[in-house]
Amino acid sequence: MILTVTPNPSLDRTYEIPALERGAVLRATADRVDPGGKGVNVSRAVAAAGQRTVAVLPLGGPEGALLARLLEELGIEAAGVPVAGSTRVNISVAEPDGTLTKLNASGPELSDAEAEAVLEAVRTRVESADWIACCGSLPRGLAPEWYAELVARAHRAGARIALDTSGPSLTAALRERPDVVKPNAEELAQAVGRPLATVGEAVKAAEELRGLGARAVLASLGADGQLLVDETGAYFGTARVAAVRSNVGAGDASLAGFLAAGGSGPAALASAVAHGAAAVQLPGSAMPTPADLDPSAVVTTSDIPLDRVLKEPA
Ligand SMILES: O=P(O)(O)OC[C@@]1(O)O[C@H](CO)[C@@H](O)[C@@H]1O
Repeated sequence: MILTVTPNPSLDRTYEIPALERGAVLRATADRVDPGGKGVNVSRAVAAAGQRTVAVLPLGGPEGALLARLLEELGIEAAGVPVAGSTRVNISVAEPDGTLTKLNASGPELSDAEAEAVLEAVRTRVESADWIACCGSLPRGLAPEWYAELVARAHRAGARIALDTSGPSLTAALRERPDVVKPNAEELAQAVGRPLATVGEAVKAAEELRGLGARAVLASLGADGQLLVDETGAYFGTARVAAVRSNVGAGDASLAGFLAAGGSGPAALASAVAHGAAAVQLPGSAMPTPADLDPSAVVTTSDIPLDRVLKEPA
């Protein structure tokens, strides 16, 4: 079972508009709502891959109730922790040329008791979890060390941890030796405090995160591919993508693919790349099903193109 923890989940509303114009009243041509937050998306993708998952998340207000209902409709088991504040709503504005503007709310402030209740919801399920995926930003009220505490407690209980966060909460958690961390290029650059222009520089940065405590680093480099750096070496994966529709949640789909395929080694990297490539070709934050995957479009290699200049430097 893959347990996900999303301390700041969201309802993701996507509006499609002909063109974004500041200061105007814009009419949407279509809109949709998806259950969101990075760990929630990992659970959606793991469930779509046919594996068991439980999503631990604080839920509050009418938005929290709707999020719980949407997860139930998808058949995803949610361990909701009731909180006083309302679950946030994040807005995406999608234009026909593929440009996507995202507005993320800060979400409710959690009290100490609520933050502890989330940790307790994890503790009671840790034994049946093959992996615990801890994902996304921390809501107000949680100290940057909250993920570090979660990693430490889960390790004491014998679980393996995948962590997808950034900034001070990533830095603090590295000390507790998470089994895999999943930064994107920007987060990787931020973590090492310098820009990344080539694949080789990204490999160096990932090695540095290993030096700081991460056992493995799965880094998504956007259109440039994905990197896995672990104790056996470095691997690089790319996939052919016909047309990008929405990259919201693509990193979450990748992490789900990685964990669903065992969570280590080049075969898991190939699964991560296949899931990420499928996700960017789907609308909004839709998660790929096995029918959407095209493993034949994926190439992985340990012969890393170190000098390749990143299309999206970070
Ligand atoms: O504000 P955070 O926690 O960093 O990110 C939240 C979020 O942007 O991440 C997901 C996509 O990865 C969305 O479902 C959600 O809206």
